[in-house]
Amino acid sequence: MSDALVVVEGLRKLYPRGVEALRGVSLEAHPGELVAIRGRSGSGKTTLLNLVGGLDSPTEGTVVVAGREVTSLDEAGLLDLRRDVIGFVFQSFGLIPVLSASENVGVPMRLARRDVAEREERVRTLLALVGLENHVNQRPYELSGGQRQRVALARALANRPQLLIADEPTGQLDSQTAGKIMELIRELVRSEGVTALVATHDPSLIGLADRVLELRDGAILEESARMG
Ligand SMILES: Nc1ncnc2c1ncn2[C@@H]1O[C@H](COP(=O)(O)OP(=O)(O)OP(=O)(O)O)[C@@H](O)[C@H]1O
Repeated sequence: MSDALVVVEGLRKLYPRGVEALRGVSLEAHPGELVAIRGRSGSGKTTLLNLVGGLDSPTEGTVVVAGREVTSLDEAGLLDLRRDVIGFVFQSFGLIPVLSASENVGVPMRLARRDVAEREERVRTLLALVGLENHVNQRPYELSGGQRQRVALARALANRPQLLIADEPTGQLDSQTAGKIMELIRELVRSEGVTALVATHDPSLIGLADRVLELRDGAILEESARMG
């Protein structure tokens, strides 16, 4: 058996009106690996990440994450998977506007019914890890874009997921801020021992990734060598 954390086999996705967004994609990601997925707009990156994370279902093919066959889980199984196994980060941050930074980070732990002391400790640790120890009580609108994405990263890691899925995490950031967020992702993948799949156009992450997969028109085009 493979020791891969993520095993994707023969994934096809047909959207209505005949758009074939993925045309038989297979890939593996191993524990602790940072895998960048690049490809121009419309190449299928978001579709692929949504299928791996159980946010959508494929037309054909299978996805296994941490030994769970995502593509055959029912709604309850998908909820457990998204709460316990996978952390998500999106381009648009997705923070809850009325909650402070620390409350946003605490949400997944509330959903997982972690006790208050454990939750508060983990929130403090994570906000320090992303460099926001002095911003814990600020709401999203009082934070910069880069700071918002730091909160989103801390939230994604709250329940110690085995897999981090990030879809264009720097898409709304200027290039300097983007570079810092990418370095932070690299550090967090190391310090938290998480596996990450990151869709990006950003050259700064491509250089930091262990592996780079290129999607073109719904198929994986090339896999560049591990960068060490
Ligand atoms: N819900 C949908 N219904 C129909 N077609 C869709 C839908 N979502 C995506 N597509 C199409 O599927 C293809 C792949 O889209 P996808 O969003 O996965 O690409 P992407 O590489 O993430 O693009 P971007 O970098 O612009 O986010 C595109 O041709 C897109 O127009």
